[in-house]
Amino acid sequence: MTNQYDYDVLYLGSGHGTFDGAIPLAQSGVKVGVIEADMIGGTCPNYGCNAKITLDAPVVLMRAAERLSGIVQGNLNIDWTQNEAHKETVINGLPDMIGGLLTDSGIDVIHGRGVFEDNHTIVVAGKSVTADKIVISTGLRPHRLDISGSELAHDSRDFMALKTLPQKIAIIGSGYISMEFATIANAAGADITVFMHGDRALRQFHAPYVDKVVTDLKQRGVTFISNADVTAFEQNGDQIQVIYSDNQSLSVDWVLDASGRVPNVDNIGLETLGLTYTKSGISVNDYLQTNIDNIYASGDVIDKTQPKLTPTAIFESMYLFKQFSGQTKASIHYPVVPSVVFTSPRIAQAGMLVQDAEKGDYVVQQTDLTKDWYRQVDNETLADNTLIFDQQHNLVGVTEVSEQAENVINTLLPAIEFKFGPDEIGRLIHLFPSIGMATWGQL
Ligand SMILES: Cc1cc2nc3c(=O)[nH]c(=O)nc-3n(C[C@H](O)[C@H](O)[C@H](O)COP(=O)(O)OP(=O)(O)OC[C@H]3O[C@@H](n4cnc5c(N)ncnc54)[C@H](O)[C@@H]3O)c2cc1C
Ligand SMILES: NC(=O)c1ccc[n+]([C@@H]2O[C@H](COP(=O)([O-])OP(=O)(O)OC[C@H]3O[C@@H](n4cnc5c(N)ncnc54)[C@H](O)[C@@H]3O)[C@@H](O)[C@H]2O)c1
Repeated sequence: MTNQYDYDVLYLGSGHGTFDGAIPLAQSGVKVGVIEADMIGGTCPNYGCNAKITLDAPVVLMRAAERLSGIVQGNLNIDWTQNEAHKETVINGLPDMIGGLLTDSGIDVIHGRGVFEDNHTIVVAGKSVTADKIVISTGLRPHRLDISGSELAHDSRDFMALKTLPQKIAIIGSGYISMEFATIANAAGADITVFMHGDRALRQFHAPYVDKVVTDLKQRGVTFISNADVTAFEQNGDQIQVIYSDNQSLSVDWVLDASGRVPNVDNIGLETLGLTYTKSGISVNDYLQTNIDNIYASGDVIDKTQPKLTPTAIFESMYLFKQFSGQTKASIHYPVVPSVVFTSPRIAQAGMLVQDAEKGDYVVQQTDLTKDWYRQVDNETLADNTLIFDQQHNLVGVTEVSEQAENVINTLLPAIEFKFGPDEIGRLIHLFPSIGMATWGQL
């Protein structure tokens, strides 16, 4: 590259959209800098996936014990304070660990909020830092409802830092964060009310499976209010009044605003550069290049059709590593990107969606998995999947609701991505007994 600049490649943000690719890029001899305003590693390790799944672990255990009740005896309870403390033990070392991987690879980590001065310069902590290429990987931040009293509501990061669990919680929105946190907080004993913007939760997922999860949560005491137009939050002593739809109100101890996440594109100098973005994020071409030739984007901040998830961000940062280190000149070619919502049971999917398959020439195979002997081992009572095959009987899509849905989708991914036919399927031997064998047997 060039000696004209401080760095060959400078990343704005240090999440998965950056570090998975920045580390091998630096190891290949490229001079790399990373600017981070908050915690090294970004959302996923610190206040996203890793934190959430740690808080969820006791819920999975409780559900398993519940299904085997009578065999496993005694009532289990979640001690929230211990659960939160355990989460801290598991994740607190991650920023140092990731920071160590960056610096050990020769990367300069610069702390502070970066703002573009020109297309080769970012100002951070009062200093100008220059680079040949810059990658914007600033991720998303919580959307905040623009209503009176919005400052009384909290976000997912606040929820995962709670030392004691409030008794009565209102959750606004019914997407990923709402449904996962409603599951966890309900299992830990809180009284949850979900205010739905419309009449459907988890619109990205197969509606009949979402209905099963919502029905189950209702039976466990979660209240869902559909078509709720939340208009204000008001402090009333130590309670908060949620005002919604024609002046109805609900008094709660704590409010989680889970009304979505928006791209971090504001006040970082993009307008000065004339860099193009929409309300969904930064516009890029098939090389993840913005309309300014030497500036790229990676991760959640991109305006894209692929799900804004950690594995997508990792794939993009690895693609940029290969492009910048000269290993590829090709455009990005995304594989099948699976997704899962960690409710209990989970809902997971990959490839073609059922509603699209029903409009085309596909074979849609629905299975009540509770009849499968392997699922009866731990008394699964809520387990279904739908496999979608093309006319050559190649698997093109799958969705499942069950306690093991994420493992089923992981098992089936190679068959979808690499278009396995009967020969390839017959060549693979899975461990027995295991979910891999039970799943493969469905093909
Ligand atoms: C509660 C929650 C749970 C989640 N669970 C899952 C899950 O189970 N599975 C999954 O796949 N995905 C999950 N996600 C999504 C996942 O966290 C993101 O897809 C992933 O973190 C995206 O990585 P990124 O690098 O694009 O963005 P981020 O990880 O958000 O990193 C962006 C970084 O940029 C920094 N930054 C922003 N602006 C500036 C600036 N001007 N200067 C310097 N630094 C800046 C930020 O501080 C941040 O550290 C979850 C998200 C949340 C919020
Ligand atoms: N398991 C996972 O992979 C996982 C878990 C959590 C978060 N995430 C990531 O984080 C992102 C954000 O999650 P999220 O749950 O905040 O967003 P989301 O887009 O999944 O859900 C937002 C919810 O807010 C509602 N809403 C929108 N505007 C509203 C308004 N004005 N008033 C009331 N409700 C409103 C929507 O109808 C929707 O139900 C996800 O898209 C995903 O990329 C992933």
